[in-house]
Amino acid sequence: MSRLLLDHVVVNAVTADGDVEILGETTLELTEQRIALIGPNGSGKSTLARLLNGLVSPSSGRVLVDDLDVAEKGREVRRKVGFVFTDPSAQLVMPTVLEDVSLSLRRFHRSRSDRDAAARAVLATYGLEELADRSVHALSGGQRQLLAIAGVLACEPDVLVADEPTTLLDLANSRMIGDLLMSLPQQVVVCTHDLDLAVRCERALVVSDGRVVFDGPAAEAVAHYRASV
Ligand SMILES: Nc1ncnc2c1ncn2[C@@H]1O[C@H](COP(=O)(O)OP(=O)(O)OP(=O)(O)O)[C@@H](O)[C@H]1O
Repeated sequence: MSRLLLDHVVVNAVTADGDVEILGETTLELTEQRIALIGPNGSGKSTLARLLNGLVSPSSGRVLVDDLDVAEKGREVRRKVGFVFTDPSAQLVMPTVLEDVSLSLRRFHRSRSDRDAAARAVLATYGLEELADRSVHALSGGQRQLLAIAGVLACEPDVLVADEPTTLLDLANSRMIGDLLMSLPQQVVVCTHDLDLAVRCERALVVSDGRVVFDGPAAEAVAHYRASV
């Protein structure tokens, strides 16, 4: 597994009211395979997750992924750490399913036919091969989220960070995406309000008001969070 390190990280945001601290000083080492970030809306979970691949920069402190400083080696880090957004529309940019995965693979294959062949193999891995020529706009929510995850995994990251990947999905699709995340060989960090998903992780961090207020085995963290509401 990768070693994800937050070393005395603080995140401030500039607002109309001046600088606001959205993540208080946090030092953490994440090495488990499945890690959940849970807590109330606006507590700072996405901010913490986004630090891990440079989508958010620390105002002070350092974020290291396998000893690579995200501030200095952002490109390398982003190859190691894939990021999945809550709303797959944020990352599905090509007209068809095949073209979308093929686009993700452009740095691995120069020729279009090689890329398309590799993209078909990726689609087959995730049971999406029959949708290859379908418009990305004509997919169900579950299929769209699965495709967004497949597009990120196609680039073979070591770590997958997923920000509320099941929030827009019904029960069956939440379960399908949850089962996928829990079965991946990669390290997975997932922000979620889905406590059934969180409890399946090895470790969970409860974030509240810009602080990690509990960090431990997922079942204990979920119990801590439930008790706090
Ligand atoms: N760029 C920014 N500028 C100002 N405030 C921000 C910025 N980014 C985040 N915030 C604020 O920081 C706080 C934490 O936001 P964050 O998105 O990390 O929370 P979250 O725990 O992921 O919430 P949710 O569960 O609702 O997605 C919120 O109050 C949010 O409004």
